[in-house]
Amino acid sequence: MIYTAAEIKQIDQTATQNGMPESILMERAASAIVPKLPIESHSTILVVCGTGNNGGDGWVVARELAVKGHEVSVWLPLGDSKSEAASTHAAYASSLVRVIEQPVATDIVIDALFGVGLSGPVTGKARDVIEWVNQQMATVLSIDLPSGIPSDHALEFDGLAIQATRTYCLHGYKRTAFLNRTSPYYGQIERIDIGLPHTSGWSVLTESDFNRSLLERDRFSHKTDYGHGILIGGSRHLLGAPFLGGRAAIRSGIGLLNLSVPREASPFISTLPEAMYNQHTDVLEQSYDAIAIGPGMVEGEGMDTIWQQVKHQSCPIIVDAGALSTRRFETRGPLILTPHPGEFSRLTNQSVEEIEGDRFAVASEFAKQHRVHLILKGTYTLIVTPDGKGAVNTVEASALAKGGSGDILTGILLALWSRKGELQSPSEQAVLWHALAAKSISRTIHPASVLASDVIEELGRI
Ligand SMILES: NC(=O)C1=CN([C@@H]2O[C@H](COP(=O)(O)OP(=O)(O)OC[C@H]3O[C@@H](n4cnc5c(N)ncnc54)[C@H](O)[C@@H]3O)[C@@H](O)[C@H]2O)[C@H](O)CC1
Ligand SMILES: [K+]
Repeated sequence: MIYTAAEIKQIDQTATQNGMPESILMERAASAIVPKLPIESHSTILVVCGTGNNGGDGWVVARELAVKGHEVSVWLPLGDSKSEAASTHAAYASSLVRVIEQPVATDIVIDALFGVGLSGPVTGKARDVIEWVNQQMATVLSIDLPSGIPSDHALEFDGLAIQATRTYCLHGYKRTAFLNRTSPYYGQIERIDIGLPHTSGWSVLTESDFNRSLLERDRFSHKTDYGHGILIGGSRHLLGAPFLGGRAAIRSGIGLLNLSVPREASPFISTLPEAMYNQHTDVLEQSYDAIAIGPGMVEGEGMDTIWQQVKHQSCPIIVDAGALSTRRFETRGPLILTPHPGEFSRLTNQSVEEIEGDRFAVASEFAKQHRVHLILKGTYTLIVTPDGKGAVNTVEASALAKGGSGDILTGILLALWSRKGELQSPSEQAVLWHALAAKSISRTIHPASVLASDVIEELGRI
């Protein structure tokens, strides 16, 4: 459940038009947030309210805390509320709390300065307010967004925002919670339901979304029930990648695996005797349930000839690493592309900064335009379907920041896409499995020391 600022405003407006006033939404937000606040009975609290509806949420939170007996001060550094709903709440709440002119140091700061109404970098006095809050030793709890953080993208973000300890995201998460440049400001994130309908095209994947039945085997099943895939990879000087991908595919339960490797890879074949082998020059059979192409490959070395055969297959085709090219978008079956930001930059002609600053929009547009499944890798990998909708993986695993990780993901994808459409969201499951295995092995081996092969061995242990 991830929303843009425009979507939130639309949902809000529809609710208001249908008889659910903003003032009630603020009540709902506050009554859901207050019980979750990590506040001790003796904590001193400062609520910093802006002039919009985010400030209105702040006023109701301040009121509720005061009613519970906490010592609450409200600071209005930008002046009185401009919104009607917020002003109504401010009028009553100000009779219960202390409204102060000069900020004071407290144990807790509640940040209700800006929410989704912020446009562009913060201007004026609010800059000093944000700097003041960031100098405090207090626990900083932000409502909806850490003030100063834009909702949708980080393209114009100048680095000035409140550094929250925790952020309570109203209705849904905002995209910037999952961008490298802005996510650290959020601290821990928590979604707060305020009773509005959910219409988001983006979901958030956590550990609980992993389908553990992937690891089960039916007692009467046969190898053909789990799919037959081929992984085409390797080049004269990059010979390890297809073996990593192939081993990962087998560890991910594929029934039968062919590995197509260059002649120079022959000495390594004995390291993975479970696979069947082809050479790149062999004619491709028609009987695969899925094909993966690219790990360790380079342009030239027969790539075009191989692709001519691959593209006529009607099964799902996973294109990774060296095979990623705008010249290879035409396929008969589903096409799954797995670029990291550098590779995606080449596919889109956009800079890595433009991609990383606005991942959701760039990825969604691209998937729709080319009708592809896109896996845009990163700390928060995006998994996008050809309709432009998608999911973000939030299982973080720094051990994956290492050569070979992409090859493993391609192998897992091959295994799951080989299961003949039997699995829901094979790409999402593959990304989750990959991250969970890396996270799991990082508990016994330091992430810096984890080998790609260790992640593969962990696939069956999570
Ligand atoms: N559906 C929901 O989720 C609900 C969310 N609510 C809360 O309302 C805010 C959004 O409120 P809004 O009034 O639209 O805007 P803000 O409070 O975020 O701030 C607007 C305020 O900021 C000024 N401003 C804009 N850009 C800048 C800038 N670059 N520099 C300085 N100042 C700027 C602008 O002039 C306005 O005065 C949402 O986040 C939730 O917290 C509601 O409670 C209802 C339901
Ligand atoms: K805020």
